[in-house]
Amino acid sequence: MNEPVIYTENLTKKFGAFTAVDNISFSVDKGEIFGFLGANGAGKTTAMRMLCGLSHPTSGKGAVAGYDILKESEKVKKNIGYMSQKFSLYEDLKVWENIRLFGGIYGMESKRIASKTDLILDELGFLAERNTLVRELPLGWKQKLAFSVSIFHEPKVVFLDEPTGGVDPVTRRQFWELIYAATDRGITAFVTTHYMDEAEYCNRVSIMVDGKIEALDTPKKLKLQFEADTMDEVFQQLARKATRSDN
Ligand SMILES: Nc1ncnc2c1ncn2[C@@H]1O[C@H](COP(=O)(O)OP(=O)(O)OP(=O)(O)O)[C@@H](O)[C@H]1O
Repeated sequence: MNEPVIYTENLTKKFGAFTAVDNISFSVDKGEIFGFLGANGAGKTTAMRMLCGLSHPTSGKGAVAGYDILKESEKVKKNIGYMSQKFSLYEDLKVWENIRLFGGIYGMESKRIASKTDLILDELGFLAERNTLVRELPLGWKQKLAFSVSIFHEPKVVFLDEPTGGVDPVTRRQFWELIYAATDRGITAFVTTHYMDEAEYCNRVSIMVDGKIEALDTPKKLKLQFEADTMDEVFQQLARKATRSDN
C-alpha cells in the first residue's frame, strides 16, 4: 500500500496553557481532496502551519510528502505548494513576471519556467493577459493564477487556505475545476473553506471543533451519520458544540 501523503498522530499545539490543536490524528492519500473545516478559531490555521513545517508541534507527530514535519521541515517546505487569500501574488508585477518569479523561488530552471508559463496561461485562458499587471485582474482571476503558481513546481501536496474567499459561485466552481485537474495528476489537495458547497466537492472532510477533529469521512457518509441533507447542516450541528470563537 502507498504511504499516505499527509499523516498525523496526536498532533498538538499549545500556546501557554491554551491548547489550540488537540491531539489530531488523520491521514490523506495521494490525489485526494481533503477538506479541513471548522468554525473561526477551531485551530485549522495552526494545524496547517504545523503541516507546512512553519510551526513546531508541542507534541505528537506528522509527516507530509514523506518527510517528518519535526525533523525535516525544510524538505517538507520544498515539496509542498501553498496558497491563501492572505499570501498571494505581487500586485505590481505582470502576470508572466509573477509566474517567472515564483518558478525561480521554487528552484525551477528558466527554460522550464518559460515553457510552463505558456501552458498555465493557456489552461487558465489567460494568454491575452500575459502582460497585464496582477492588480488589474478581477479577484477570481487572481485566485486562479495564484493556485496555478502554487502548483507550478508539481508539489506532492498543495495547501489551500480559504482559496476562494470573496468570489462568486461561478468563479469558485471554475477554481474547483483547476483543483480537480491537479488532483487527477496525482497532486494531493488539503483545503480549508467556509463554503459548505465546496465541502461537498471534497473526497473526504474533517470538521474541527475547539481544536479536536470531531468528524471525518466522505460528505455522503457524514450526511448519513448526522442525518443531514447538506454538509451545511452537518457543520452547523457540530459548530453549535463549540465553546471557542474568535468572533
Ligand atoms: N500565536 C498564538 N498565540 C496564542 N494563541 C493563538 C496563536 N495562534 C492562534 N491562537 C489561538 O488558537 C486558536 C486557533 O486559531 P486558528 O487561527 O488556528 O483557528 P482557525 O480555525 O484557523 O480560525 P479562522 O477560520 O478564523 O482562521 C484561536 O483561539 C487563536 O486565538
